[in-house]
This record gives sequence, structure tokens and C-alpha cells, in this order.
Amino acid sequence: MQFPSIEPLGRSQRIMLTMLPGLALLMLGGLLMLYQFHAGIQHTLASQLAFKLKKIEQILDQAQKVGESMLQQPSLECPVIYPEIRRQVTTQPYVRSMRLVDHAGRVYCDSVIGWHAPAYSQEYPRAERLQLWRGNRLSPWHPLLMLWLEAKRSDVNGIQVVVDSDYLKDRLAHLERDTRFYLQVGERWLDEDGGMTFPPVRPYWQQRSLASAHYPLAIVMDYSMPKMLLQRLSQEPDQLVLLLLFSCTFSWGFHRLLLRSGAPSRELQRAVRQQEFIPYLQPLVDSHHLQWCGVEVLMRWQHPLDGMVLPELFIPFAESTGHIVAMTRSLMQQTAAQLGTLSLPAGFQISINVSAAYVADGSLPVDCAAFLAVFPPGSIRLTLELTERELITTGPQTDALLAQLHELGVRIAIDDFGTGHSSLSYLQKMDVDELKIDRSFVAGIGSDSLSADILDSILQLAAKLGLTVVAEGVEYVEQEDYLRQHGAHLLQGYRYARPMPISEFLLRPEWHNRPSEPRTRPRAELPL
Ligand SMILES: Nc1nc2c(ncn2[C@@H]2O[C@H](COP(=O)(O)O[C@H]3[C@@H](O)[C@H](n4cnc5c(=O)[nH]c(N)nc54)O[C@@H]3COP(=O)(O)O)[C@@H](O)[C@H]2O)c(=O)[nH]1
Repeated sequence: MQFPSIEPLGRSQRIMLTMLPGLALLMLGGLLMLYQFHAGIQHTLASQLAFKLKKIEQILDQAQKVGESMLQQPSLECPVIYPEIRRQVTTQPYVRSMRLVDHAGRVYCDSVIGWHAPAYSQEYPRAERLQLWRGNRLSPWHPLLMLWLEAKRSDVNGIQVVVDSDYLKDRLAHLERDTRFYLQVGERWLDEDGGMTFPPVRPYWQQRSLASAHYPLAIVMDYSMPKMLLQRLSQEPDQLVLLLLFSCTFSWGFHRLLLRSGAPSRELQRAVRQQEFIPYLQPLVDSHHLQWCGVEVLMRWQHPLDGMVLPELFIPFAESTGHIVAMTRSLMQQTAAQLGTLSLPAGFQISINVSAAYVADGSLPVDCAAFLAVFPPGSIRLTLELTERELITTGPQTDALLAQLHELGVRIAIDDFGTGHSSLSYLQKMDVDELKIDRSFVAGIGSDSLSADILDSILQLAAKLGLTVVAEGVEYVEQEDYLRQHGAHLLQGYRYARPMPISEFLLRPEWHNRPSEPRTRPRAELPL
């Protein structure tokens, strides 16, 4: 027969679950950070473009001013104007040369060679406002920017004001390797190094441009956003570190929140699912040979945050809310699973505490049958300790249940016998096999005559009724001697061992039928 199975959330599942919100936060934060960096970079690029355009426009403004001042001269006859043209070219910044053009389209006056200029006006015919030249006859491979100003007068068509590309490239120059700037005039491009070239097509590089409102030119930049983002990240790692820390803290907080599911009742349900209620074993010692002959299974709560929690802190609440049934069932499953594979001494007693709620629940015989089925038939003595702490309803239903249990071979013990108000009435009304003398009576041996009298009466009563007597709380050899002499069958207490995890219990030598070290009562506690 199988126990109804409990499927707790595995450790790895729990870890995954707690990591998820942290990861989600990390991703969201990462995306936000990237968005913020992206927006910051775009803003910087836009300002750089605007700044560079402004600088180039300033150069052209200056060139225009110089050209216009020439066109306003009363006579533009070359011999007359030439000295002034030369003076302007040598004194004004940026302007490398100026050339006057007549209505026939010929350069008739050149700041470099005066009025003897042959008609080398091959760049002229298009007469565009702005032209990027590869060079001129004097310096064929040195790009020049020509600004054309129309004269609107009868003696001259206009003036070409030529700007040296060195000034322009200086304005385009940029230190960062992940961006390149170009000046675009018509179909031609001037790069940061002063070369005339198209921006190369590169994977993952993008282009952005800003056209001038005053001149037919644009500043174009190409840039690698992924590289710039990476660079930004490496320059400002603090944000990433902060985000990581924040995500970890968030995950950790969520983990704690998961463990503390709020209401105590839900906390118990969660702990049952996680199998946090684990069995501890305390040996039962045969009073005749003083050998370990059984165990009492005691519940401990292995709380993930609070550590090992003792039963008195949670059992009363679990009993009052009914959770004790699922908790005890889980304890029985774990005990059966861990002890069922061992070869236990014949008649090995396994005592389990059962609360009134479990008795009333009706599932006890099924769960006990499942427990017994794990062991070889007849190999163990399963004993259910019914505590006097809670009132167990006696009557036909309880009688039928006890009969069912007895049929299965399960024994019934009255725990903490003598402390409750109904000890004797239980004996009268219920078919009981064992009495467990409360440790307060054992503690009184040799020191408290009233306790000793009650103890004697319980022992005599049990003998008369033919019940097994277990004395709990045996700590000293004097108590042991007394109980042995007065007919207690089984002894339990710190004298032999404290409750311990099953793994530890199996390592103890006494388990292999070797007697434990005798422990004598300290002098101060010996009776006078
Ligand atoms: N319904 C259930 N009740 C349970 C379960 N497991 C435990 N309990 C009850 O909780 C009470 C406290 O139990 P615990 O802290 O485990 O204490 C047990 C022993 O450690 C203690 N003991 C044993 N020997 C000595 C000793 O020599 N000196 C000394 N001071 N204490 C000793 O006694 C407790 C065993 O009690 P009992 O069950 O009455 O035999 C306690 O009332 C448990 O019943 C559970 O699974 N379900």
C-alpha cells in the first residue's frame, strides 16, 4: 500500500523560482540602462554634429564676408582690384585664394597669378554655390572648398572664394575611433584626414547627417552603436554593478519572502510540502538487558531560516489547526523510508506521537497499514502514543478505530500518563497496551515522596492490567535502578541518548547492542 504522496518543490526549482524575479529585474534594468545609454549617445552625437556644422558654417561665413567685401569695390578691373585681393587672401583667415569671373565664364583675375590668368575655369561652368574641388593646378591633390558669390553687376559675373580643406578637416577631426565625420558637398565627401572619400560601408555602422540651413552642405557621421554602447559600459561600470547587486538583493528578498509565506497556517502548509518536518529518534531501552530495543519518533522542524525548531513551539498550533495530521503523516513516511531498508532487531518498537486530530481524522489505520507494509511482516512493534494533553473523544467511533488498529498489530500507548485529568478514564474506556509514565514522576524518584507514591501506584496498576510500562525522562542511574526494581519495562531518557537525526542514530554503537556509558547523578542532586 502506498502513502498518499506529497510532492515538495525541489531545491533546484525553488532556486530557479527565486532567481527568476532577479533575472527579470536584471534584464529590465539592463534594457533600461541600454536605452538610457543609447539616448545619451544619440544626444551626444546630435550635439557633435551641430557643433561641427556650426564651426564649418563659421568658416564659410568668413569666406562669404571677404568675397562680398570684394564685390562691393567700385572697380573690379583686375589691375585695380588685384592688390586688395592679395591683401585679403594673405590677411583673412581660412581664405586661400579668390578669383573673379566675367560674364563669359572666364577667370579674369586670380589672387595667385593676377590678370594673366589663362582661362582655366574648368571647375566653373556648373556655377554651383559650393563646390568641393579635388585640388587645383598648383596643388592638384589638396582638396579645396569653393564658395561662389554672384555679383549682380554688369562688369563681373561673380567671385570664387576658395577655402583650404585643412581648416575644414580640423573642424571635422575627432578623437574617438567609433565615430567618423565627413563634410558632404553635392556628391563629394571630405573626411577627417582631408581626403576625398565616401564613408565606407561597414557592418553594424550607422549614418547620421545634419544639413546646413545656410549652405548646400551637410555634416555626415558614421558610427558603431554597439561599440559605443560597450565603450560607455566600460566607462561607467558602476551602474551595471549596482544593477547586479540590486537584482541579487531582490532575489534574496524574494527567496526570504517565499520561505515566509505570511500566515502561520500557510507557513505550516509550505513546510509540509517542503518536507521540513523531519524525524528525530530517541532510543527505548529494555530495562532487563539495558539494550536499545526501539525508538520514539520525535518531530523537529528544520526551518530554512530559523534552523532547528523544537516541537513545543509549533506542535500546539499545528494541533489546534489540524495541520498536525499532514505533518505526522509526512513524519511516518520519512521514518518508514529510512528505517524500512534496515534489518532491525526482532520486535523493534517504533513509537509515534499521535494527536487527537489524527485519531478523529479516520485516515490513521490506512497510514499505519502503509507504514507497516514497508517493513517485513511482524518485524516491528508500531506503537501510537496518544497524549493526554488533548482530550481524545472516547466512544464507539474511537473504539472501532482502536480495534482496526489492533487488528493491524498496532499498539496503543497513553503518553504523559498521570498528568492529565482523564488518565484513569482512558484506561477504563479504551483498549490500551502501554502506559508511558510522565518524566515529572521519574524526576521525583528519591527526592519527592508524593511523586514516588504516584509512580508506585501507576506501576502497580499497570502490572495488574498487564500493560507495558515505559518510563520517560530517565537521566540518572538511581532512577534507572528504581524503575528496573519496580517493574518498568522500557526506559527512555537522556541517560541513554537525546533525540537525534536518523543518520546519527544509525552510527551509534548501542544500536549494535553495546551498552552505553553509565551516568551517575551529580552529588548535589543525590537524596539526603
Ligand atoms: N503530536 C506530536 N507531538 C510530538 C511529536 N514530536 C514531539 N512531540 C511532542 O512535543 C513535546 C516535546 O517533545 P521533545 O522536545 O521532542 O521532547 C521529547 C524528549 O526530548 C524529552 N525527553 C526525553 N528524555 C528526556 C530526559 O531524560 N529529560 C528531559 N528533560 N527531557 C527528555 O521528552 C519529550 C518526549 O516526550 P513524549 O512524547 O511525551 O515521550 C512532547 O510532548 C512530545 O510528545 C510528534 O511527532 N507529534
